[in-house]
Amino acid sequence: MAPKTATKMQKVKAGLEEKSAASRSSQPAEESHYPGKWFALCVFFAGLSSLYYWYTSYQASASLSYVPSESGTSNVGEPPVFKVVDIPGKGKGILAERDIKQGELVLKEKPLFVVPRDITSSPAALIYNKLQLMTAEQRRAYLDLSYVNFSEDLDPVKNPSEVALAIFQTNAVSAGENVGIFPRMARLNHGCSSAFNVVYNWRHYEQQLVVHALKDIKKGEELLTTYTDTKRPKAERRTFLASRYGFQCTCYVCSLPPQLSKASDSRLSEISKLYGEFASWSAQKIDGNEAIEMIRKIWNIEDQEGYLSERGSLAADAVWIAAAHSDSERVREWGLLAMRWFSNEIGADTPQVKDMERYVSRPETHKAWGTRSRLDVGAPGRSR
Ligand SMILES: C[S@@+](CC[C@H](N)C(=O)[O-])C[C@H]1O[C@@H](n2cnc3c(N)ncnc32)[C@H](O)[C@@H]1O
Repeated sequence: MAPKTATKMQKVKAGLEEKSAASRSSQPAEESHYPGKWFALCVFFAGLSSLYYWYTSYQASASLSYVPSESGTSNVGEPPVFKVVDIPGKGKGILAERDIKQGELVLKEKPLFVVPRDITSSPAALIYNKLQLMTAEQRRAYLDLSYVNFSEDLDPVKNPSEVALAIFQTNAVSAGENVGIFPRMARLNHGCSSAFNVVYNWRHYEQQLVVHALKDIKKGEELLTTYTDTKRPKAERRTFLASRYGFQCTCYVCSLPPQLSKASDSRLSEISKLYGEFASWSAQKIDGNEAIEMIRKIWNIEDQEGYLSERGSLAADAVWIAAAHSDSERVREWGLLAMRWFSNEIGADTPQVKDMERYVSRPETHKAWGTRSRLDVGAPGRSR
């Protein structure tokens, strides 16, 4: 479903052979989705009979649903944050059980299993091995997940290995160097651009996934994440979602009337274009002021669009530029903004927030400090 993506600035930083202190949030891009080519190479694994047995016994005991996946509780004693329900036209989905505040932690989940992203051997064999190691309840949780793109010519009951692969392909998400299955978050459906309201992020240091509310969510609203880079135009997004995830997206943004939809598309392509131009700061084709101005423009267009993801990273990029030009005041201002948005999207207890805190109090500790000529760069503009 959704992995990490390198923004232009990351590439900029990579180009400078420096590692950014500001790692990305979980904003997805399909390149890092579980690679479809694995499936093309997939070899049917040995021991089909035992998986067949698991699958048929699961079918026979379907009433034994995986209880922990049905509701979410933030802290012991608090009301549940969400519930899993059937949603017409979408299979299952997740609804808020109470009002959720922007930046609130909605879910923490350890993977049922992970497999390396770049494996060269058959993923089918790996999945088979993982399933073998699971408890009956874990297997049920896995086999209960939805799947798409399953050949109509195949009977799922007679082809459990195909089912297991289709489940993996439909539900696996990025977990650092790996891709993994998280049965609770796997119930999150997709929304584009301003329609998604939660984001997930793999925490390497905790070896688990966290899901945060990107905006305030009302009780009864559906929690939606995004499966792809939704800064692409509507037609492109919908083609991708239909072929990869087997559905026609009818989210709020995809359902806008033609004129508003066109306006949304042009905002999104302007954002992508600005990200591209902004990257030329690394090659010194634009100066720090121009680069910061692009960040401010991106920010403002995102405000108009209602696109609130990746803002911690964007502000952290501005911190980088301000530090490179030795502008301590702007490091502080952008740093505070980065702290706020990293906290919303990935949590206040993350290394990214701690790094920003340090730059705010001691700008000269930034690794880019003084690497460009001294310049007063722009301050953050209007912000939400
Ligand atoms: C990771 S699963 C999400 C949970 C799934 N709905 C379920 O029942 O378990 C991905 C699948 O959910 C469905 N889905 C996700 N977002 C959707 C949307 N916006 N509209 C319709 N179907 C959607 C598609 O079938 C997709 O392949």
